Order: sequence, then C-alpha cells, then structure tokens
Amino acid sequence: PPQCSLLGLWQNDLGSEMNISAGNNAGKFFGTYLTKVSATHKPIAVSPLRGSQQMGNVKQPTFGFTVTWSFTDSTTVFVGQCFVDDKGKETLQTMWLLRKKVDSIEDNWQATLVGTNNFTRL
Ligand SMILES: CN1C(=O)N(C)[C@H]2CS[C@@H](CCCCC(=O)O)[C@H]21
Repeated sequence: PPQCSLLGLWQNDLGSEMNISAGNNAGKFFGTYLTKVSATHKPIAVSPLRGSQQMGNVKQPTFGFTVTWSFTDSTTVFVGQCFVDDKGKETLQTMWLLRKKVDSIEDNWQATLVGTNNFTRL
C-alpha cells in the first residue's frame, strides 16, 4: 500500500497551495505555503513552513508544522494526519491555530483562531 508521504504539492478548499519540498529521515520537513486569502489587507506573499512527522514503519503518519507568515505578523500551527484511501488517494486532515498579533495584552483573549482544514494533492 502506498505510504502517505507529505512531500509534494497540496491544496485545500480555501485555495491555499502548500509545497513540502524536503524532509530528512528524522521526520523534519520544510516547504512553502501560498495562501489565497488573508485576514489582513496586505499583499499576500509565499511564506515558509517547517514541521516534523512521525517516521519509522508508519503508513499514515501524524505531523505538525508552523507557517510563519512573511507578509503579516501572525503565525499558524497545523497538526494532523495523512490518510490514504483504498484507491490510493491521499488527504491531510488537519486542525490549525492562527495567532494574530494584537497591539495590547488586553486584546490577547481575541488573538487566536482555530479551525479544521483538509488538503489533497495538486
Ligand atoms: C488561508 N488559510 C488557510 O489555508 N488555512 C488553513 C487557514 C489557517 S491559516 C489562514 C491564513 C492566514 C494568513 C495570514 C493572516 O491573515 O494572518 C487560513
């Protein structure tokens, strides 16, 4: 059965495109994230991501990664698992936390968004 590799090009239902370009045998990987939508009104740019995944004899590994947005001061962390269906189609089922930068600690309570998001191969 095809092992679910994170390497390659992925997209989600928000139109974001993610390219996991390289990983090492300790499970570390890195890549880029190109979002098509943003909560800010700044011009969107490609942003770097770094993460790690379970290695060893794992068919459907769990993983986590961080996107440090290059065009705004927020950060998103993703956690999830790669699944392969009986036709070999892979999906990344994830949840994320988006931490926006706020100007004062009084606004800290409203600074973190949470959501679910799934990726399929581009
Ligand atoms: C497009 N998105 C996407 O593909 N997500 C899974 C969610 C969680 S990261 C967020 C985009 C944040 C962009 C930077 C900002 O607006 O602060 C949204």
